[in-house]
Amino acid sequence: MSTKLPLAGGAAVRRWMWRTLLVHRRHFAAMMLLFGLTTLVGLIGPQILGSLVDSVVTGTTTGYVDLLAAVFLVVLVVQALLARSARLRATMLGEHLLAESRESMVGHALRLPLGTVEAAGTGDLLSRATTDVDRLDYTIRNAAPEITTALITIVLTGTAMIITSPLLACGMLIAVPLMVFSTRWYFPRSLPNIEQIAANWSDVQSSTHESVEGARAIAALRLGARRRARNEQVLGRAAASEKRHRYLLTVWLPFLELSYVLPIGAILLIGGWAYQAELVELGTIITVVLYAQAMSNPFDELFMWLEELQTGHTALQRILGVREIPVADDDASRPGEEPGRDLVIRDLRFSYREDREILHGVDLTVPAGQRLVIVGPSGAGKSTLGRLIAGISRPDSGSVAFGSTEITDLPAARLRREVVLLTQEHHVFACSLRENLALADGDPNDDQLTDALKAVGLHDWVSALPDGLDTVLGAGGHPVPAARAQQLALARVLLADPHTVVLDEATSLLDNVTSRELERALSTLLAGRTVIAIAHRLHTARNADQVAVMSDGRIVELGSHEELLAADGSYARLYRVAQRRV
Ligand SMILES: Nc1ncnc2c1ncn2[C@@H]1O[C@H](COP(=O)(O)OP(=O)(O)OP(=O)(O)O)[C@@H](O)[C@H]1O
Repeated sequence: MSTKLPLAGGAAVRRWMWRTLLVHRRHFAAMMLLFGLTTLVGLIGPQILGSLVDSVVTGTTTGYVDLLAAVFLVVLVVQALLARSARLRATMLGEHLLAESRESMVGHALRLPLGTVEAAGTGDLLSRATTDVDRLDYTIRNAAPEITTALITIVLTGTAMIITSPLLACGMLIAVPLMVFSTRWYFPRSLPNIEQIAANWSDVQSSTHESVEGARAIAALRLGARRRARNEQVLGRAAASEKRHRYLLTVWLPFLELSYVLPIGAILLIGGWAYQAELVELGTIITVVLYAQAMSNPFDELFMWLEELQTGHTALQRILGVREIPVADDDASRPGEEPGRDLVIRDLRFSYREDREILHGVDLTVPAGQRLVIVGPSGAGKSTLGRLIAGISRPDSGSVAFGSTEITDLPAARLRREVVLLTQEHHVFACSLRENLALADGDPNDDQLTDALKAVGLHDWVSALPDGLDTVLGAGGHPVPAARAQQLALARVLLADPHTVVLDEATSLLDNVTSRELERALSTLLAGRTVIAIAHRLHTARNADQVAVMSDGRIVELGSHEELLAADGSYARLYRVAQRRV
């Protein structure tokens, strides 16, 4: 099972570029026109300087020299104004495209199956949404205008050179083999390496992100040295691919440098001979040499931006790759059968990694409105089963269905209305209490919010908040202790109003008394809904309709609390141990 997020293929990248070009064709055309004009105006300078030298050699008046100098100045001002407005357009277009690609990627990423994101590691997704979008932004904003400017400059300068003196222009030909052969050597080697660099830096980001997220666990278990070793390993890989990139550049760049200088020498040699043979004027040689020199800059720009395009291309492949991951169909309005409400699990098998199956064929039926408690030793697969019931992970084989409707066939918006998983990990978003609760579907009014908060025992806590429902919580706001966050999450579930709730140790952070109180309140509030409760505390199992005992990825006992006690199996043993502890 590949856990990496995919890369888009070359065809998908080309399709994106064409579509973007078509949609923004007017902006592109205006931007290119302005860059073209800037370049054209820039070519007038060398012509003026060439005529100045010729007229000084053949003799002229000061008035004529002053006139040429004034025209030269005007040309410079016009060129600067055109360049400014071309850059402004390029920046505006770049920002537009950047916003579009970032929004569409984040929109898609938020709809990705959680299992896919977890398997790939959030670092990869983060690096695509930040580093790669920034890289693409840089390329879009600069590469198209710079490459266009460079190409127009090269074509026009070359034409001007040929018109000025076809004989001297022949000196440029010496650059062709150097450029062609070195570039054909460089690009096929550097593109795969640039893809590798992006993947390696994404691993660095993932590893750093994990270390920061798990800082407490690392400190508690004294895993610092191991984490450092892991970080050094991924950094080492990133450094090695960067080194290879530098090496490739050190081979390619000297050939390019040579290809800019050699033509000037060639033109001077041909020019020296042609001047003696009275085939060209001195001014003509100077104009052509100035043109040749003026060409080295755009050639340099062209190659550097072609090189940069590879980075942009890789970034685009990574960004578009996220969009290629199928997301659950979100169209809640799609006509279809209402799913049944009985939970039916048949021969369910699941593994996180190919070589290690976690669930080995689970069969279970929970009629609508019943309460099932799942108990069992740590690592038995209880949470994994809970994730599959909530549609977060997809079965390898077998089925999880409401009635006859497979959970994985339900559109995402619909699935959220059918079943909600509540775990012990809760996130309090940095926004008001009202907004934190409104994250559940719908737009609950204040009375509904207050009822939900009362139901989970948060009424007193909320009354003491400085701004009531408008108090800003989370990072930078009012602190929310872990147990309160757990109660808030329960309130969200009540507001989301699903018919099936999976509680994975959802009250584990509360003390015994509060937990019992909350569980009593919840059993009234959740009455009529199907509740699958994964529990460590066995007292919760006493009031359940069914208790499932899991061991090593299988359900080994199933029945009511009394039936299982009477059977005197592993549940009875666990229960007796728990009773002795109380
Ligand atoms: N994201 C994951 N990637 C790989 N293996 C995992 C992942 N999550 C759980 N596992 C493995 O799957 C097995 C079952 O884990 P699971 O969390 O489902 O058990 P559990 O019965 O809920 O345990 P606990 O009571 O400790 O939470 C364990 O061996 C665990 O190491």
